[in-house]
Amino acid sequence: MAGSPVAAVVSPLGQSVQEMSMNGNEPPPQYFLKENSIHPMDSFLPSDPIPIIDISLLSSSSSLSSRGGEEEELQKLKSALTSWGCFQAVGHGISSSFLDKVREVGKQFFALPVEEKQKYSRATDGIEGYGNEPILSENQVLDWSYRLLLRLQPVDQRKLQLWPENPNEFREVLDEYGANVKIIMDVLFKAMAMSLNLEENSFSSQFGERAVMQRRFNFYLSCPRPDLVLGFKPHSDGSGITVLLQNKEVEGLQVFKDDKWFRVPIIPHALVVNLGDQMQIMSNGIFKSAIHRVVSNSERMRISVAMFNEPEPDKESDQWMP
Ligand SMILES: O=C(O)CCC(=O)C(=O)O
Ligand SMILES: [Fe+2]
Repeated sequence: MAGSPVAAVVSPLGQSVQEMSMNGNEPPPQYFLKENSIHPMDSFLPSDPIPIIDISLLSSSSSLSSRGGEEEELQKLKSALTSWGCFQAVGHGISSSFLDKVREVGKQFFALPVEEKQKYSRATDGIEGYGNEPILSENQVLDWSYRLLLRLQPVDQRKLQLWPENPNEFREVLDEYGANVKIIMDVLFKAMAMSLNLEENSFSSQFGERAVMQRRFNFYLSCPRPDLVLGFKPHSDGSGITVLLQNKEVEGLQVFKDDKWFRVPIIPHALVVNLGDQMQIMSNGIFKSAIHRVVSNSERMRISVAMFNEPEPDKESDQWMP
């Protein structure tokens, strides 16, 4: 994504998304998909499903020579990342009850009165905090959603004034979740390198001592026109990888492949892993970053939590040369 925000719009068109959603108001045209876009309802369940990878099999492979049964899982990982750019991760070691807790604190935060949430609002020129998407151009098609983006690492760069204190477990739960996801990311970076027959730290070493980790809560409200309005427009993540906790009941995420949009089915205890642009570059384009979008839903709200990791901003990456 290029450019800097031209305006922070809480209520660009008189009413906020939250008000329009609650009142069942027709969204204004600024939210309508461009005419040449693929219709939100034009999506498929892939006949060859989005791969499911067991992380516990990958983490046992600590060196190239000790590979055994995990070889198959490494090949599955490579194939997932070269074709889809994403997969569903199981065997990740985080309990289902803790994943529910992460979803729950997000839900509780969003249920707070608007004035309370606005205490954590994103500044006009910032990216962290609570609000709608940053507006980068006048013609931007708007997303029917709110976000809360927070930087977790490096720890000394945390803007704690933007971290909700209500519900009171929010910070603690998200800290613990961040630590758990970091472990998964470390395992994945090693496995990705090994799947390409590279030294296991080839990718992780390029992120630097002060690698960045951010998390984003996405809050998608019910929308009376899911046929015209998206919750999150098509994009690829700028991250190395993204670990995404989906809603347990409300589907919405779709991935673009072979000129079609495919639905990402809900597997309640799984985490969706999307390859981001940074890893596409570092793998010389062998791994593909996933282009994805989120459709809206006319009846139900959906919440997701994405964790992104990025190289330390000033670190130069050595692209791997085959
Ligand atoms: O809500 C989702 O399922 C996807 C969110 C997403 O793509 C993002 O936060 O970058
Ligand atoms: Fe994304």
